[in-house]
Amino acid sequence: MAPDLAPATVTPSGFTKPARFPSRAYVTFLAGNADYVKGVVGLAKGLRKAKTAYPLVVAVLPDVPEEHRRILESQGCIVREIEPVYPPDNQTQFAMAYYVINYSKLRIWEFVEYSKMIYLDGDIQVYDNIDHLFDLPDGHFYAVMDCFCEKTWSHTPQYKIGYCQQCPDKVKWAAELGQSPSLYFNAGMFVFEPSLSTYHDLLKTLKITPPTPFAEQDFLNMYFRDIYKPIPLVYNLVLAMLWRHPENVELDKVKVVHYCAAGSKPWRYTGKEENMQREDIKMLVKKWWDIYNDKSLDYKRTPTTEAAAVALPSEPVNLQPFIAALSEAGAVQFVTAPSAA
Ligand SMILES: O=c1ccn([C@@H]2O[C@H](COP(=O)(O)OP(=O)(O)O[C@H]3O[C@H](CO)[C@H](O)[C@H](O)[C@H]3O)[C@@H](O)[C@H]2O)c(=O)[nH]1
Ligand SMILES: O[C@H]1[C@H](O)[C@@H](O)[C@H](O)[C@@H](O)[C@H]1O
Ligand SMILES: [Mn+2]
Repeated sequence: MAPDLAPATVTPSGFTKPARFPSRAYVTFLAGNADYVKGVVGLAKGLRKAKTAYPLVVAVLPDVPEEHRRILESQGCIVREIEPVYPPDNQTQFAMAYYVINYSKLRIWEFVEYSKMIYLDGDIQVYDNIDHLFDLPDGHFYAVMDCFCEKTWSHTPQYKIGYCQQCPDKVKWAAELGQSPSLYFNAGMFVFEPSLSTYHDLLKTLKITPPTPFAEQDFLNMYFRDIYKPIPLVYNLVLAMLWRHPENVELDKVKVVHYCAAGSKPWRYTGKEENMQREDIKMLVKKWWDIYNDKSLDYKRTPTTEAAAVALPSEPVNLQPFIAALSEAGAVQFVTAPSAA
């Protein structure tokens, strides 16, 4: 599939977009100096294995060490620093502490160099090409419906009565609890359109919105309620689906796996937590490691990317997938400059 092309412009963030730049990209989020960088490296390699035509942008908070940024660049990622976003007036105690940093994810709406992006958590792996999701009609917010059955949901009325949108007929929504809740997505994966007006409105709205346990996930669900369109769960398999709703899962068709269940992050996996000795979990953890350890999936500077680097020495973007797609389509030919040595 050929990437869409855009004319040369200077974006509001001062980033020069060359003519015929692909205006689509994947984006993930990285905070802190711990081991989530491994997740992002794994994701970059997984996307490469799935032969995506688009780059992976990593939105990093200032606390991500220089060394981790270099690792990501050496894996072909585009590293973009973002400022943290905090919930209003130190009300952080009302959100689950672990999730508070995720409000910073809202900054990705500012990446208007791209007309469409697919957000993926760092604890996600892509096992099959999903580039076709960029072709979904504009004007909607696409994501996969969440499951309410894990203990993380125990603060909600849904959990208390045993209601889950994955099997809405098993335990019916109780009328005395009011209107049944809107469809709710997991915010570890979504398709969206960066836009400065949306970005400013998101931040303005956040200022007057009290924080809630699932932080930006609750907020995004509220904000995009009217334009949310569910997509099949093969695009974000929340692992708990395997034991909560096995009848809804066809594991061999799954394209994107989200290692969000307690104890399932492959780079921290010990097998001790509940459900972590299941054969399907062990298989999925191994599958993640196989990609992470596969040296053939490391980013390589090919003659074409080398030529692009020579032609655009200060260009901070990864042009490789774009050039590859254009070369494949016969649209351009890059010739490696002879070595000066
Ligand atoms: O120390 C950290 C913690 C988180 N992250 C980034 O933040 C993402 C979200 O954290 P988790 O994946 O650990 O969280 P969960 O998948 O359990 O959380 C889910 O709920 C969250 C609510 O805030 C978010 O919406 C998140 O995207 C969604 O998948 C990570 O993937 C990673 O990209 C880091 O970089 N460093
Ligand atoms: O974002 C959260 C998180 O990923 C939890 O681990 C999961 O149990 C929830 O369903 C989800 O909403
Ligand atoms: Mn996650």
